Amino acid sequence: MPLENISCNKTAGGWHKQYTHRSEVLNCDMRFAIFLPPQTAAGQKVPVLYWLSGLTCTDENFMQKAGAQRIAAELGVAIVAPDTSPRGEGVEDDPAGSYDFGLGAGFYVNATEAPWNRHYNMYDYIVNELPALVEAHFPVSDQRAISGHSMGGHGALMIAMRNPERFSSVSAFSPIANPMNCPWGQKAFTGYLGSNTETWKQYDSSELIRKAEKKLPMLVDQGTHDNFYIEGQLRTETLAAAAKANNYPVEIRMQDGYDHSYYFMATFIEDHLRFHVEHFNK
Ligand SMILES: N[C@@H](CCC(=O)N[C@@H](CSC=O)C(=O)NCC(=O)O)C(=O)O
Repeated sequence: MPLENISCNKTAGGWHKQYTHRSEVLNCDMRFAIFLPPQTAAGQKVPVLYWLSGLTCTDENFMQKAGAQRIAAELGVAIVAPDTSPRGEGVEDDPAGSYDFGLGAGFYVNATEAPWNRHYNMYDYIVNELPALVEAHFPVSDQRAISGHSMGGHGALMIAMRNPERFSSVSAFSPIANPMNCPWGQKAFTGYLGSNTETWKQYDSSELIRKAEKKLPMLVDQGTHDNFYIEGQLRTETLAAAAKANNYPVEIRMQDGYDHSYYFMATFIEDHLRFHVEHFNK
């Protein structure tokens, strides 16, 4: 499948690049960003961290704000940041124009409800189509880790737990940890999946962690002054209790005074990268 390069910037000794391509599963053109560390210049194949962003984001938020490139360059890790929904002409958006449904809010599910099921198949895109594309076109190994923020933290945890053979570790910042039981998740799941809540469970990390058999190394950072956490959108405690019930060894770090922003993530992204590197090659 052809890729079109649309930007290239040298940074931290490596390269930040953006590409567009036709997505078969999303039925539209998509853009993603990749950071290639300096080790790839000498032909070395490096492991990849897939980063899933949150509501309203594109491939750019993480790459421009998290400050991950310097440490990824030191560690020899590529980072891939996809968009957060299908986009473009003919792709439906929420008629009400809200920020938490439709464009920029794909919730990493495969929609079953019309009209969303024409394009909103972000689960298949992240699990299958994007890694196949990345591994065919870039000097990367088949070692993968996954991380994300908020809606993307939900996506990372859920996708890793459903595909433990594809990832060596998973981490998240401020994940929507129990989407079935929060306003953001209920709105998205009703719209994309319909009203039968049984079908929602396959996309809910607190449900999945309670039943998981293969247990991946998992790290979660949550700020105590995060307005969305305080309002009940994230439900970190539900994830913690479900993990405990299944002896799932997740490390959940409550970070005093931090909020939901990229200032928080920029503070701890180094820990996450080092955590993932520890688990590659095991
Ligand atoms: N009302 C806000 C909500 C959008 C927002 O806060 N988005 C977060 C992710 S929230 C959960 O998925 C985000 O990452 N924003 C981008 C950024 O660069 O900070 C709004 O519409 O702005």
